[in-house]
Amino acid sequence: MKTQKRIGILTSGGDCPGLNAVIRAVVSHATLTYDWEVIGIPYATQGLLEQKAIALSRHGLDLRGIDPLLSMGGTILGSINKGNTLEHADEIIASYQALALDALIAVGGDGSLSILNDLACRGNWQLVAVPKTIDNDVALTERSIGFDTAVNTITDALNRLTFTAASHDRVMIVEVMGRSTGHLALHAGIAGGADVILLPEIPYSIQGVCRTLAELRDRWAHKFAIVVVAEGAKTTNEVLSCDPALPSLTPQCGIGQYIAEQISRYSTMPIDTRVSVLGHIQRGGIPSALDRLVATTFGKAAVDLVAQGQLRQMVAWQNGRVVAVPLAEVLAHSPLPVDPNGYLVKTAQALGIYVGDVLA
Ligand SMILES: Nc1ncnc2c1ncn2[C@@H]1O[C@H](COP(=O)(O)OP(=O)(O)O)[C@@H](O)[C@H]1O
Ligand SMILES: O=P(O)(O)OC[C@H]1O[C@](O)(COP(=O)(O)O)[C@@H](O)[C@@H]1O
Ligand SMILES: [Mg+2]
Repeated sequence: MKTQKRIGILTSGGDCPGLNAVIRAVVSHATLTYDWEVIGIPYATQGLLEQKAIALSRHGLDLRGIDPLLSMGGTILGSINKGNTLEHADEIIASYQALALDALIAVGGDGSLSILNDLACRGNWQLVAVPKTIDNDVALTERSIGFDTAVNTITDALNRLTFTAASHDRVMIVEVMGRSTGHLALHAGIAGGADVILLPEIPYSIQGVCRTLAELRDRWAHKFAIVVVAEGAKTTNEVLSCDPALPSLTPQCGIGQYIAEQISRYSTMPIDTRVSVLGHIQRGGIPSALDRLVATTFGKAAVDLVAQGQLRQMVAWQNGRVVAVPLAEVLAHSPLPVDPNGYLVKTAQALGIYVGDVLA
């Protein structure tokens, strides 16, 4: 039996490819299967605060029947990853009632979901979460929307850089995102054939990096190399990765530039380095087939959780299936680090890739 509901959907935190595919799935399933009304809240908690609502319909964005949402990057609802949410918590909590919501589906990463979970607990909202982030650092789910596309984007960049590196016998240092975790660097580094992968979870030494580069050259006549460095990578002696005294560094200290300076300083042979910072290119592009698939199944499952009246659950990908996990448990274990003794690290090491100084 159908029960009329009015549900909200918002996207929060850093954008990523696949967000629009979730919106499409939620609107389709909620309207076609359950006959509910779906409203989009623009700019996450900011839109809630301002009590903004956009009516969403299954074919609302179509042009002559062409549905752009499945393949469109970014989010049509807009997103924020900063703000003064805490100052306005009471007003935001009250907005849920004011907008006459029966449930809210929040697509976000660990930061946003933690903020929204607090608001939901205080306001007794029916909140269902969908994990998204190119960083893949949300716990209890093997996949978050956007990660696969970002890994593909980085891998493509590594392929391109490999041939120019080989042509000039250069060491290419490629700085990638990931905040405090190295999932992006590790996955793309392995897939893109990196020689060195530096992660926040496994401290590196510049001696280890230089030793690897020397061995490539001396043992294998491999005169070029690809070094992938996660933005949060750390050294073994736990000093800050970026040395602000170095003149060429920006105040934020690009870790890629820092590694290049360190290689020049400590390598026993002359090495020509170039640095590429992939930046927000990693968040752009059309979603991969896998991200569209995950987004679509997550959107459908989130609507079903609302129908079942489940409170504060997150949809998750586990063993090839979509399951529901308690949001509080997810947040207690997020951000999820790379396992330094996990199979991906061991695979990289087995192939001779330097991944930092892992303690046995
Ligand atoms: N809706 C929001 N309102 C205010 N601040 C936010 C919001 N979403 C995220 N943030 C903040 O932005 C920063 C980045 O959060 P992050 O972990 O990247 O979010 P997410 O993982 O959801 O993308 C954190 O400091 C977090 O508290
Ligand atoms: O958009 P901004 O503020 O530059 O954020 C950059 C950060 O967002 C990310 O791209 C994605 O992180 P979230 O998914 O947690 O938002 C990080 O990898 C990066 O450190
Ligand atoms: Mg995050």
